[in-house]
Amino acid sequence: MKLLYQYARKYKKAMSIALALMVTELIVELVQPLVMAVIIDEGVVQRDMQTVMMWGSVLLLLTVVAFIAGIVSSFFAAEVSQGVGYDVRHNLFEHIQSFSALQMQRFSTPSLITRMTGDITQIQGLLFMLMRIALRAPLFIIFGIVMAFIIHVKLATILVAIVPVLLVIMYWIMTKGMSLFRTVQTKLDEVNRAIRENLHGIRLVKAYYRVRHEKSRFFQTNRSLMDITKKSLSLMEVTMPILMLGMNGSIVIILWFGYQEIGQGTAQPGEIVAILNYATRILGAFGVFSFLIMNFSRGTASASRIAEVLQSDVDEPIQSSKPESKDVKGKISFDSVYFSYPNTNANTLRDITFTADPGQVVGVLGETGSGKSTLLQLIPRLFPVTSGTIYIDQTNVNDQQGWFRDQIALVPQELHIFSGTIRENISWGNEEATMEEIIEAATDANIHSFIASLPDGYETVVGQRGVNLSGGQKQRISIARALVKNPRILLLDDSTSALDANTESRVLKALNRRSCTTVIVAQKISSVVDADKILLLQQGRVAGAGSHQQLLKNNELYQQIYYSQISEEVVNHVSKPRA
Ligand SMILES: Nc1ncnc2c1ncn2[C@@H]1O[C@H](COP(=O)(O)OP(=O)(O)OP(=O)(O)O)[C@@H](O)[C@H]1O
Repeated sequence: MKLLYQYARKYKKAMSIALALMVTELIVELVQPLVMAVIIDEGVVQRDMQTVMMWGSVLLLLTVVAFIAGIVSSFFAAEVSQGVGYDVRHNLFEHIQSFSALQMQRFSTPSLITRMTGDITQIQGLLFMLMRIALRAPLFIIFGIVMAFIIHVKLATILVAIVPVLLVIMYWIMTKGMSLFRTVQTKLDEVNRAIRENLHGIRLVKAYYRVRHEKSRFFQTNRSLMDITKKSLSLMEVTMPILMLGMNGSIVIILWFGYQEIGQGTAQPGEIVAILNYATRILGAFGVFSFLIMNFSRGTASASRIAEVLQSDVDEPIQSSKPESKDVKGKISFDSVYFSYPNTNANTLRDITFTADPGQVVGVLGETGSGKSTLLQLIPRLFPVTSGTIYIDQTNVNDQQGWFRDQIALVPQELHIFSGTIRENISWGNEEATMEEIIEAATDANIHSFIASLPDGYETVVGQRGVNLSGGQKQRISIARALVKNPRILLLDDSTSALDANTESRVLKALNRRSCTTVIVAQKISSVVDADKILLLQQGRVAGAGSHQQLLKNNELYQQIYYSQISEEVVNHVSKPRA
């Protein structure tokens, strides 16, 4: 609720108009039964047509006033709720951009998507409802009772007796509903995750003939969402019959007492009609409560899920203007770096110390899971180190401002191709790049001739996630995207794994000419054989460092890897049928 208040404050004027008009509607609604009583008692009963006509016109006028007030109030309420939704979505998006990789891991992607879409829609609905009916219903109950007392104290007392009972029931339903609807939103996250994973891996699902398995996995998640939603809705459904029972009971009692009062001459028929009118409308207001509770529970659950994201710490606040770039030379130094992922006990990286001088090429080799990608991701501080220090030139990366990433280009293992043209995909790395620079980067990444051979060349549209590109083409476009940035530090995470030996060697040679500091994570020794330095990782530790020749001479582990890869290549070569 605090979140809603914070955001709605900006729309104070529109909110005040919406609320003032809502109060106008309320006043009209409260006065209407009173006017009806006058028409009946002084007009119909007394057979005074003039009074009927006069008060009838007043009633009509009041109805028109309420109608117009209702429309205009809805207009302003919509302006506030849509405006708040827009602002919250905007701020959430901006906040998430400042998240570290660790925070992204904490809130899963599907959950963030649900919070930015479904949850925001919920709070928009809640806000609209708060301005239109949430206040009106309780206010009508309070003032309706006051008006009933003004008309007839004894009959109004009967009406009042039932209200506390109904309020207690409402409170119980509300607290129960809150926790149920919170669970509904969590289940919705799970359904989103299941859909996302399935759609991402749809080719794999089909290739493995796992459609049935996936169907049953989705069925279970979907089913549990349905079950919990049904449970929360059924809680709401019991509300209405309880209300009807209570209020209709009180109406019968009012009628019975009203009949006696008329007999004794202490009440007029119009007064009984007015009291019944208030009773029915109060019943209506309670009826709205069940709808309010449902939306309130959902809305507040959504608001707290949004607040959870907005209140979480950001890794680096986004600067409003691009910070001035410093000239980075490109020296990278690791000084006794330890790193562990959250919720894991063991260190993924242990006591890593090495230096890459500006312009040097450093290869990182090691068995799968030895920590190569992790090491690479620590350089642009995607994850903060657990202990030790990483320096870029002489500055600790923890003290670097956002601009230092401007000088680093990372090609991650999991490639990302945006929907758009090939030119847009490459120039994403540097919006100011000229066409010549784009072509130069594509040439160095050994993808220019392929692009040029396409009918639309650089304007060829690539499908979502690059579906119409091969793995090797995606890798080379990603390398071109990194090169167009003209970085001082280039980080390649297994980025040439899908290339054949000749293409890979051409790409690596072109990278060498660029004279930026390059760290290449690779599986094959052939990818890093010309590197100035090779780091050999084993279970998160440096098990050897030096040039290819030095390691081949002195390092047993390196020799084992080298000879196993050489023999694999020989076997592959020998077993290849001659053309
Ligand atoms: N986001 C993460 N959260 C928790 N643990 C992780 C995460 N990413 C990697 N790990 C763990 O850290 C260890 C090192 O992973 P990393 O990806 O750095 O290895 P790698 O040497 O690059 O492997 P590969 O050659 O298979 O890509 C692995 O045991 C992995 O399970």
